Amino acid sequence: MILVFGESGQVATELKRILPDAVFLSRQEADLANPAACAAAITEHRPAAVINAAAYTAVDKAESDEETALNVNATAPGAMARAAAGLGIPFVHISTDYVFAGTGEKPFSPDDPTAPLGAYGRTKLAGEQLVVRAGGPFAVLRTSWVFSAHGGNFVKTMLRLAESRDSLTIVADQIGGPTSARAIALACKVMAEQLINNPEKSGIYHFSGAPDTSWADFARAIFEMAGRAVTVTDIPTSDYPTPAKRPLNSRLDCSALSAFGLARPDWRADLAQVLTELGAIS
Ligand SMILES: NC(=O)C1=CN([C@@H]2O[C@H](COP(=O)(O)OP(=O)(O)OC[C@H]3O[C@@H](n4cnc5c(N)ncnc54)[C@H](OP(=O)(O)O)[C@@H]3O)[C@@H](O)[C@H]2O)C=CC1
Ligand SMILES: Cc1cn([C@H]2C[C@H](O)[C@@H](COP(=O)(O)OP(=O)(O)O[C@H]3O[C@@H](C)C(=O)[C@@H](O)[C@H]3O)O2)c(=O)[nH]c1=O
Ligand SMILES: [Mg+2]
Repeated sequence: MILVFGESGQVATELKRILPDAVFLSRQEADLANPAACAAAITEHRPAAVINAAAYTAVDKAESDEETALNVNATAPGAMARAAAGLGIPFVHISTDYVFAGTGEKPFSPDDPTAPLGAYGRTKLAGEQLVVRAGGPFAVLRTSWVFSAHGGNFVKTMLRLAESRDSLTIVADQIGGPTSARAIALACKVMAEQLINNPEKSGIYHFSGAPDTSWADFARAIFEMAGRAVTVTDIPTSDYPTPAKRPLNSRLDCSALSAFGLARPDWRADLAQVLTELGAIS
């Protein structure tokens, strides 16, 4: 049995579809603000592997609430990973492109230097480090720009704005890979299953949708596929002030994932599937 932390999030919802026999712990059942309780849940359930799909993902809010974000994104995953290590079972943890400063234009490799620009990225990086140091079999899967038919994400924001707007200004100088929650869920499942017999595959891996694009071009693709007449104008990040600073270069070098037989998913195909699921295209 696989134990999953998170039940209602984008990735957790997709994990539910492909892991019908897994046990999913909601915030009510295991609150990551209480790290000891989360570690105890692992010891009690005695699963074959653990996937952590819960996190504090409100990037701007984290700037003024870093203590909560640190507990949820770092202290709890650390305690959970140590509990999993104690049982000798794999711990699969999801992290983010926001651990990088985003300088340059080269895709980041898993061992490139990290330097988060904001509180969310700092807490996610701290979580990665605690998972690595827990001493058991593990995978840290860094992904980016997650979208799905469930929960909050850029695709759903764009569709909502299309109801009331016929033009939008969207940042065009942040470049990254939109990644479907469905593809991430499948990658987590594959990694958890392979790590059970192949703990030597433990490590930090990158996984993002291809091809790399800008938020502005991603928005254009959404409106085009959904048949919405919204004009998108490119703007620089400096024209879209937010509490948290975001990396300009979010390109991730995902080549190491071939160790698990995984390759970058095509976000256009996944976007078509999500828009169909949302009833935005037929
Ligand atoms: N969203 C994105 O664009 C990206 C996400 N990631 C990472 O991917 C992973 C999955 O993200 P995603 O599915 O998008 O996240 P969502 O924001 O969709 O969901 C987050 C989940 O975490 C749960 N959660 C939050 N706080 C707590 C808590 N204190 N105790 C228990 N559960 C809690 C939420 O529960 P509830 O519904 O009860 O609030 C929710 O189920 C995360 O590790 C995230 O950092 C990485 C790159 C990009
Ligand atoms: C709504 C809107 C957004 N934007 C910009 C702001 C931002 O730079 C970009 C995307 O907006 P979001 O609010 O989705 O960005 P954000 O919440 O920062 O998304 C991030 O979430 C965390 C959890 C991650 O780990 C990252 O990989 C990334 O997906 O679009 C515009 O330029 N115009 C707009 O009208
Ligand atoms: Mg449950």
